[in-house]
Amino acid sequence: MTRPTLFYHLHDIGTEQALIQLEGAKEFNKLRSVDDMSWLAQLESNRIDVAIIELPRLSHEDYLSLIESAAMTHIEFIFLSDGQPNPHLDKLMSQCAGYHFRQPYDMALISDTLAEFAQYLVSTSAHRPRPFSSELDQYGVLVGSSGAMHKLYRTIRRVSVTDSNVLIIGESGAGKELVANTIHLASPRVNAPFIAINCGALSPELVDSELFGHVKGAFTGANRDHKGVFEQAEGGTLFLDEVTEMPIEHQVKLLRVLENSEYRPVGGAKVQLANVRIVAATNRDPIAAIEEGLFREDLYFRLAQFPIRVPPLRERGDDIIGLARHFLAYRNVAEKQSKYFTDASIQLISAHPWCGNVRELKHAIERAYILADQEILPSHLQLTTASETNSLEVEHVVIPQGMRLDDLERIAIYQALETTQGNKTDTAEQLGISVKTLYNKLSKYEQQVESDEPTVE
Ligand SMILES: Nc1ncnc2c1ncn2[C@@H]1O[C@H](COP(=O)(O)OP(=O)(O)OP(=O)(O)O)[C@@H](O)[C@H]1O
Repeated sequence: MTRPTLFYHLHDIGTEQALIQLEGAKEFNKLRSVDDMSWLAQLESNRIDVAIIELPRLSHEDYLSLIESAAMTHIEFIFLSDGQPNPHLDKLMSQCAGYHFRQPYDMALISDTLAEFAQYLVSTSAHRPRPFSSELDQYGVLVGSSGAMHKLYRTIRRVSVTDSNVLIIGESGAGKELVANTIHLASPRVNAPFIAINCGALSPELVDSELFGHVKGAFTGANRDHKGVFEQAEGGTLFLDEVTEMPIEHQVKLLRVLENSEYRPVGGAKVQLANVRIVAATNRDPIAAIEEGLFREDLYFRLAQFPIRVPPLRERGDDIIGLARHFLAYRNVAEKQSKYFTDASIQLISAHPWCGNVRELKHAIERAYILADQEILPSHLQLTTASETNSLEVEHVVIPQGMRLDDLERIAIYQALETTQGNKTDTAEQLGISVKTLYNKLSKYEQQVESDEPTVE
């Protein structure tokens, strides 16, 4: 059981002595503010549970910084003042920012307040980690501390320094694109572009142009030169996602460029040389796809110089809960909230099969976050297995008050993805939209969520 931390920023030495010796302060580790850094910056950069701040005055700037700070969402504040009217402090108090004691301080009351905080913090810390911090290890853009993930990190480290083509194999939503991204980040090509294309979403008429580019006037509508993905990724990494979904008659185009590194833009006279590292991914068993006639064997051998298997989420043990808390923590910090899972929700998350892997988990947390006020209950997670959802008869849908149309659309898409176990063609069909529209919407949502997450420089 960890001891909570009490931070104090006080001006009067006598008050400081009296406060730290209070009975109610005994349960805390104590951290005194230092002079050469703003107290707010110190609060934000340490793991603080309770802060006692003595404010002879609170300026408008202090007030704005404090109200905007992530510290407001998870630190219990006790403000001490000399009692002179301070409209900014009054404003803070009206937003339930904490307790405000005026001089002469009632030390017995402050002691009781601290004791109450300590009791709450100690009793909850054992089973409820802080809702605004993640405890998982990270390598590149991948997050996870399980043995399976550490093994994956070691493999990525080994392969990233080479120039071998890599084929990433793993279930839908397991993180193949993040693996590809991490390979690029850990490779000597890191300062050149990482370009990702989804081979399943290439329009048949434009495959050549999307891969190799075209020159102005090459076909009707080609009003100017267009760079294909091989040229865009020059010097860097080209990620061919869902490579087995590319129509087999088009796969030969990839094979040719992989064989001799040469390609020619549509309508162009000049052959160009590609200097790109190819990382491809599939959520099919590639050998089975070859046997079914969906994947060219010669292309497989070219791509799979180094195959990497991404473990499904169910093989990652405690990372399931760790990732749920990780996603929640990032949302909490971004939204300045401190929503948390109840014990029943944690049990439900542990027991769920997560066939849609990390994507399904991330979406479930996202949805629950939108639906919950403070406590995330099992009902907010809306976890149903695919068979249950298929047989569900929806009599009426209850839409929480104040929900935005954007959020409703997002929930509908996530839910459809779950029922189809991540199959985007089936999902698009179920929703009555094109596969391309679905890809665009998903990439928009993922960018929105990921902009709140850490990136690796
Ligand atoms: N280890 C991880 N840490 C953090 N986020 C992850 C991890 N793995 C996956 N995700 C998140 O899950 C979602 C799906 O990941 P990603 O697109 O990489 O999966 P995928 O295997 O490429 O899926 P698909 O086969 O459907 O293309 C993304 O939002 C990604 O950020």
